Amino acid sequence: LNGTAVTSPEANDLEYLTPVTIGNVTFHLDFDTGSADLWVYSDELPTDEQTGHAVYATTDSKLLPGSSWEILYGDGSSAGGDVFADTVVVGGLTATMQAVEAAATLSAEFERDAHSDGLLGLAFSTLNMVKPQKQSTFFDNVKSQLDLPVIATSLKHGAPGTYDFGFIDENKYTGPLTYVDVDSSRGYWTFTADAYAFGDDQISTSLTGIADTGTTLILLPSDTVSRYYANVSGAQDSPLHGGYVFPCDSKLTPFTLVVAGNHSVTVPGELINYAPVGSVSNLCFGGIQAASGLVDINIFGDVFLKSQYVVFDAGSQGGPRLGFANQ
Ligand SMILES: O=C(NNC1=NCCC1)c1ccc(Br)cc1
Repeated sequence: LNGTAVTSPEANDLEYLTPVTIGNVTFHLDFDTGSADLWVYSDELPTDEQTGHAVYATTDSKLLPGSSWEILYGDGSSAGGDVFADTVVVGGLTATMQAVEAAATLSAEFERDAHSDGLLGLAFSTLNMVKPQKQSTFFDNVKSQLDLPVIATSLKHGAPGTYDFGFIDENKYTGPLTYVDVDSSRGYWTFTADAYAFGDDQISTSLTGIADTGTTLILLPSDTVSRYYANVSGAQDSPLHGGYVFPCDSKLTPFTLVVAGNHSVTVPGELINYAPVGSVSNLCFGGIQAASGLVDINIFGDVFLKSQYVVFDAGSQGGPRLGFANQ
């Protein structure tokens, strides 16, 4: 049995939300290949923080005694609470004894997010933050039902896309799928590009990073980022806006990763114009920004992933790998 779930972008493609049914309640969760916990808003939160969200009724649920969780994300946001076992359905696929982490506390970033009802982690289960015993991700729990141990993402700019579980949909991409090995030792979908290019300017330095659906932008080392925006007239690193901004009518340089020897994975310049900074200025915020101090690796987030049909392959032919094809 395989499954497909439709995922829909919030404003400015800030995040993509996917319906998940837990028990008999449907939550809209942020699927995150950069973490490995499934957590939801719950009745253990202060009432005002529950407002406007689907809420997990812990009083009707099966507690995992003595278990708790606490997670810190790369953007500094955090959440924590206790743990239950429940039936979780995504795209027609069912995990009967899924660890559902009920949020009892949320950081301000989540309190500000009016739409997401929680996260569903799709990184490797070694990253799960439940104590005293790590729990398995939804993907690990349904893997044995799937034809292939794969998740394939089709995230789009300003339009609904899909998460395919267990199969690769040839109708969703053009040209070949190019695969690159993944190093899962830190629990992320980490891969290395042999080189990269800004437009025609090839830079033969390797770039290692993670494929992360839970991060909005592409986050690179600060000197690399300043080198990119040197090509964009009128671009400046603005403390006021928290990163590089430029005139919205700028023609942005494409960003290309060279993987598997000689295959180019290109993000068109248009996708690197992330969003206007406000309603009056004609300044736009860049889709490539510097990684913060908290993060010691490059992050290929949604701005990157939107240009590709991406196969997160947990080992259909040996080790974990990522497949990229144009969409
Ligand atoms: O937290 C991470 N990705 N997911 C999410 N971000 C914000 C909410 C969800 C993340 C993971 C690894 C590294 Br390295 C940096 C960041």
